[in-house]
Amino acid sequence: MDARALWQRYQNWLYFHEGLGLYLDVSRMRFDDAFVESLRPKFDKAFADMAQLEKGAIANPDENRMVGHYWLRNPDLAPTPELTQEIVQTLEQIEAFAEKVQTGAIHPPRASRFTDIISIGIGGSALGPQFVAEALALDFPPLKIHFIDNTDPAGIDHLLNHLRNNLASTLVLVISKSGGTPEPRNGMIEVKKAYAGHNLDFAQYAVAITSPDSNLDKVAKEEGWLARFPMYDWVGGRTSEMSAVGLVPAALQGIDIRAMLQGAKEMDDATRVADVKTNPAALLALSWYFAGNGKGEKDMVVLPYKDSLLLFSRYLQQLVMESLGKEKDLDGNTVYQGIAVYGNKGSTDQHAYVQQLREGVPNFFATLIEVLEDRQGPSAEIDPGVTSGDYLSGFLQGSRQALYENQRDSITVTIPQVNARTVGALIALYERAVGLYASLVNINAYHQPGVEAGKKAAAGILDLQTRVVAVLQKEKAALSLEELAEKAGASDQVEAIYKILRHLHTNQRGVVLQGDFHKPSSLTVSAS
Ligand SMILES: O=P(O)(O)OC[C@H]1O[C@H](O)[C@H](O)[C@@H](O)[C@@H]1O
Repeated sequence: MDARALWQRYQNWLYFHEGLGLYLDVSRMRFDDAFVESLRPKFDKAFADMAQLEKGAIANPDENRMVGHYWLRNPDLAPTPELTQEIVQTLEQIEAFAEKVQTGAIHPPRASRFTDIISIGIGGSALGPQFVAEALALDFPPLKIHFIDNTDPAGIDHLLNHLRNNLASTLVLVISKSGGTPEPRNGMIEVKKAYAGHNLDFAQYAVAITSPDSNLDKVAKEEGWLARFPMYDWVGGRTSEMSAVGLVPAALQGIDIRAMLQGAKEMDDATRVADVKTNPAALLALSWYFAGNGKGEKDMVVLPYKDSLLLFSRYLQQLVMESLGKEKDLDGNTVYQGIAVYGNKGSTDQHAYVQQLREGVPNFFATLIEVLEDRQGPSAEIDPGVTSGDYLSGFLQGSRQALYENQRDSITVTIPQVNARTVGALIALYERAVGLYASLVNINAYHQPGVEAGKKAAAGILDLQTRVVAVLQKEKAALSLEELAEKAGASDQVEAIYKILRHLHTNQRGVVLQGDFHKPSSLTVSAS
């Protein structure tokens, strides 16, 4: 297509949201009108499915749950007055709490203000708060946030050492919808011990964000934690940024949560329109379907040209891959659906993997995120008449063009500025696109059955460890791995036992391995 025809195609397909100043350009996805027409029946169904979901239908059949994240930014849409009231009240409680913490009305026992936050959570209970903190945190926030999003002891130590002198003024948010996920539970126990080590009463620093009556909620209640905020069963972890999960940490950091909700609401209104060409989420879903043949054959590479949006791709990774990555469709057919997402930021990645994008295996489509405002205030000139921001903008256009010339498709999302309203809008845009795409390919976007397999297997390993250690402690003589496995009633799990022992041995946990480490089967083991 020549330049003139492309310019025409750009204009034909350009979506612009006036209120948000947001543009979506899908002109560099090479679908034609016949393709769009062929998807019309699927889209009609997707729009109808979405309308039902918003009305409170059981959109997550496996878990028999409603899917209501859209109600969080427009509580009047909630299917019952009770739910509406609950959403409104929780929001008010969050704002009141954040204000009291920031003004010092709520303060730690030994300091006049809280200065820092440790946010403990994983998956949907971490990625939204992390993305939003990176995108929107003030240069000098009222409280500075830090995250524990794993059960890595060294990672926990690193953070606690860093905060050692500030622990007495550090608020702890424990975020877990289920209230039973091992990683945040471990993080909480470790942090609690650290507080005890500094003679600090953890309960006076701790806040729980979890489902009412979860294990975490019970602990928080019994121990009299500072505050508890509810998570609802009709909000999935990966769509929970606009619930207490995202709003509590954001409000504490001085982020305008009403503006974030407003931006999401405006985008929800725009993406409710039952017409592909004028609905930006539908345009995204259409483009994804085109790129990957409705089977996820191409990966989504997300490149925001703005440092503060660095974590958007990581946030989208969970939203898209946990929602769409499914073995079965809604009729029980094996379909192996999904779209792989990765990315970092431009122009940084131009000096890393963009080489492959331009010339290598064509197994992706790019999403470029453009921010029109370079910075607040004037820019210095780097070259005569040229600023750093001009370079960034030029690099974005350059990448888009170079990719297109080599038959690599791209989408460009443009926002005027990174602010609470546009970040809320971006989140809502992708939430809806995922929902629509899920309908197009007929899968349940709101469950995650595959995650359970790994969790169960891990629990089995920990159970095996307990059995093996119990056997070792009773034994006087050193045992071979085979002998130990047999005595532990796990003859078919020698490899797992070997790995457990090697880990315990390295960490001096009362287990000694001896022999030739090149030949694991020659090793003997005893309790030390
Ligand atoms: O918030 P939680 O209940 O602790 O869950 C945290 C995360 O863990 C799970 O394994 C799920 O796959 C995620 O969707 C979820 O966001």
